[in-house]
Amino acid sequence: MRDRLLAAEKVKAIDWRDNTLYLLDQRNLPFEETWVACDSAARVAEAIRSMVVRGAPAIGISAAYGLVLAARARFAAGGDWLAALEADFALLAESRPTGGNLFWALNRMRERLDRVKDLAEPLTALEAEAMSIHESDREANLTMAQLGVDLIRRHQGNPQALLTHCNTGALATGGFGTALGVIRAAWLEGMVERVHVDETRPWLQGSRLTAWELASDGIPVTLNADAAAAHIMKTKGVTWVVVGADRIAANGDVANKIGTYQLAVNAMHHGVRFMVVASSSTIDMNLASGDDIPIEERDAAELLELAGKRVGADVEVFNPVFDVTPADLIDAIVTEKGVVERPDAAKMAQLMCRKRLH
Ligand SMILES: CSC[C@@H](O)[C@@H](O)C(=O)COP(=O)(O)O
Repeated sequence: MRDRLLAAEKVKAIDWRDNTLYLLDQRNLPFEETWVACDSAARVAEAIRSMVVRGAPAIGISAAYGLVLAARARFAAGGDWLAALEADFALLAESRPTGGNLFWALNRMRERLDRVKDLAEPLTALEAEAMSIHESDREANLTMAQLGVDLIRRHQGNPQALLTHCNTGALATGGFGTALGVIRAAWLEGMVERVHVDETRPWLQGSRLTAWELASDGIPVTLNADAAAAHIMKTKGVTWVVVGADRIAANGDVANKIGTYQLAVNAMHHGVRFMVVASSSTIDMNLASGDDIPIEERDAAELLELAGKRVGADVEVFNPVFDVTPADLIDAIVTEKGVVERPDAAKMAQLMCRKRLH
């Protein structure tokens, strides 16, 4: 299946070339395909904050390249460049708070830096580390796609209707996608009749990005308002909800795009299975439970305005952009190290001791 998945890779959102990070500007999709060139850590941090690039894995990869840009600039400036680089680590780490891949990628860059900082030329090694983070995410996507398909096949006949939330495809990752990777692979295997896509208010990752990715692949897709999800589970024969994750705690609680938690509650009520697909770089074993995951709150304008036009009344706004789904509502967490069914702390600890399967 791997070769078929590789052949199906089309969209690319992150491009590192000529010492510059090029990011496909996701704020303008699906109508305009424009790229933002980042030549400094500050520009990368701003691109993450303003959602030029989004999706936990893509944010982590971008931050790693951002650190390469920072190291180049600090090294060239001379003096105590390692001390100066700490400001860039902090700037990138502050860009978005919830996704675990950002901190994981910066930690990997720091570990590599510690090993090479005394070399006459440490920059090549840092660039190689960022490229390896990028490539390993791509590989993890392929492995997870196969494992997710196997899981669906084990549990149910075909073809089937799936429901997804937010965007977890090529735009959100370094490769084929996490949850959307599983869905795209299941389609290639002839296992999908239709994919129901939540619009994903307020930023519309579902209607603008996921619907676009699925339609470009020729996959039958139906867009729905987030509030229609329970009704769809009840009436449209949905067998699996398949979503990604921004951070997974040590007990298997999952932070993902706001609205995921209510999908899981509804899935349990309707006997629909609930699958989370995320690489091990999203799992944060330092956080005992989902209560410890910081939840990003974004600007009130995201709710009060539509396409730049004011639509909401002048009231206080609460705009958390992620929520936490408790582990006991999750049927399976699919990672590149394997699948954890009915996750709990002991199973997550066992998973993290395993090697990657690719
Ligand atoms: C492979 S992407 C997984 C998650 O990052 C995704 O589901 C999500 O919630 C993205 O949120 P976003 O705010 O668009 O960055």
